[in-house]
Amino acid sequence: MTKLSVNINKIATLRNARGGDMPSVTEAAVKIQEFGGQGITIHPRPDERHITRKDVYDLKPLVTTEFNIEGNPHREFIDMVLDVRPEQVTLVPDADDAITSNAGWDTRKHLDFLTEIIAEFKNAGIRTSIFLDPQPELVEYAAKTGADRIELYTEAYAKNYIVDKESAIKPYYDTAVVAANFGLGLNAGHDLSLDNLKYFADNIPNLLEVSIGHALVSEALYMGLENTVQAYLKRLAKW
Ligand SMILES: CC(=O)[C@@H](O)[C@H](O)COP(=O)(O)O
Ligand SMILES: NCC(=O)COP(=O)(O)O
Repeated sequence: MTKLSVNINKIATLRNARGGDMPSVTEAAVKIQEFGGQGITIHPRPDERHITRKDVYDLKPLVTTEFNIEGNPHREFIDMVLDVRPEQVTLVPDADDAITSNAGWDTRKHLDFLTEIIAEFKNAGIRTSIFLDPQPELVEYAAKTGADRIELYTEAYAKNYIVDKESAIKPYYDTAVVAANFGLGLNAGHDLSLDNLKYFADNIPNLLEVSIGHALVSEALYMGLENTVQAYLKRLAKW
């Protein structure tokens, strides 16, 4: 079964536009879980453009499914995650000023750095995942870091899906097979949507979790949050 973890960054983006608490990030997280969401993902960025440090702490007791915190492992981020102890941390090598995440790790180049940080999280009992482009040759080094999982960065899939879905998925399938051979769990995310999710989930073996935010929150404007979460769950259902 592939779990749906809903990324609520964009709820915070909307809230921050007025500085109050509407829409409430915590209420959204509670509702999403009531509607069937199997996890909550957040990606607190250093400039707090959406999720704030306070949100991270406010959400912790309310996430009863699986709490996944994504981010670039600067010292401040590491210490916060060690303090909050979510079920999973996803390491993303994004520049502070990047508009959104735009690349996976070069696991060969950053092997020592990642190995050290992953050991810290593992010692605290936090599952670790490394954001990765669909490049099978990087998987071996991801495994060497001691990470539990990789998260496939799916922006290229989403872009190419509308042109040629078979060639769009090929590098992801190849990377997924290598990950399984190295005993790594598999997550995926970025620009997944109601349009492109089913084909991805149907064709990628051993997909444990997808984290979806931008499209899901946008679609919820038209369909409502409950209907949208349900629609995503249907895309992931195997029957
Ligand atoms: C790692 C990843 O692909 C997502 O977390 C993405 O970074 C979302 O972040 P934004 O909502 O800031 O675009
Ligand atoms: N890890 C990917 C994620 O959490 C959500 O990405 P997106 O759906 O907002 O592009």
